[in-house]
Amino acid sequence: MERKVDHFLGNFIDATEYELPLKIVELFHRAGPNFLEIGFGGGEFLLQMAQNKPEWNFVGLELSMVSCQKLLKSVLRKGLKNLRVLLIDAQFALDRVLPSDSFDGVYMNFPCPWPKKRHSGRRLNSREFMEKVSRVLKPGGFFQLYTDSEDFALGMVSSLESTGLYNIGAMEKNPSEGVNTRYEAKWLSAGRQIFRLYSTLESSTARRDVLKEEEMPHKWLSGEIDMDRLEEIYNVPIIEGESLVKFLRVFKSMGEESYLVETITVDNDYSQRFYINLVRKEAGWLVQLDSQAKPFRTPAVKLAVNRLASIVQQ
Ligand SMILES: C[S@@+](CC[C@H](N)C(=O)[O-])C[C@H]1O[C@@H](n2cnc3c(N)ncnc32)[C@H](O)[C@@H]1O
Repeated sequence: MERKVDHFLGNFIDATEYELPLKIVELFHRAGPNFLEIGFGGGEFLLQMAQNKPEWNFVGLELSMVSCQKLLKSVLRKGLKNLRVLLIDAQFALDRVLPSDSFDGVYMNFPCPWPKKRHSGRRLNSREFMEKVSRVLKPGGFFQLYTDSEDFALGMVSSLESTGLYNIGAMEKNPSEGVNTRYEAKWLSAGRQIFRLYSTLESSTARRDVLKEEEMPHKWLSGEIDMDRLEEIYNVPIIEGESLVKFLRVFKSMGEESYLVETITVDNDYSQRFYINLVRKEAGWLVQLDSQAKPFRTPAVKLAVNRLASIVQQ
């Protein structure tokens, strides 16, 4: 996916290139304050903010590739240096990718309310979600929500309350100041009510620093390897804590100087499919992530590389 946006690399953050969580210096090469928008859609709000506040830094998270490309084009056209974009699921980004204690404010404008019960897992207003937001906020930092759905806003209030981490402001109905996004315009012209919720983070959560910064996952093996040992464990799940690994199959190069092992990993509920490369290097073998389909370097990915190395080592 990152290939298609390569030419915007200056503002696009390819999180697979880094150890997770990212460091603030990898997001911005200068001091903050730093702000985050979740689900920027057309990007109107971020563009406006980045232009009006050139001394502030902004990051946008979006699931949609088309939205990312559109915003990146505008960023490039306007020559903005203070706005960076991540094509990612906000749930994963907040949990594992973004640095802790880094943002002065997090904005969420008109998130999809997903009112149906069967879609409730996609709703970004659960207690768990707001705990993840608290990890990236600096103490005293704010979370601001604009929505046209009163149910969504009320759900957010009860989630914020149940975390015990936020000072929750009163819910404002039809606030005088808007955010000027496409969805705000859509709901205003449909005569819908708008709700604004502003809360500040009181204290930090135990979820902070969940990921230690570790080495790049690769292993050096001296001597020969035995790839037949993998046969017994194809498709057998290897579980360690919240990480799951499955090795699916092996592709062998001519001359048997390198192998590619197709692998699936799951961290909690975040799954990735990629290849681990084993390549002969002088008197041994290097086991490393293949550079084509690059996964995020999560604990399960590191477990996969380490486990594969120990299985094939003779
Ligand atoms: C209703 S639109 C609102 C867009 C924009 N904020 C506005 O006010 O016009 C919601 C946006 O959130 C994005 N989105 C939904 N779930 C997301 C997630 N888990 N992570 C990142 N973006 C998400 C969607 O792709 C969509 O662009």
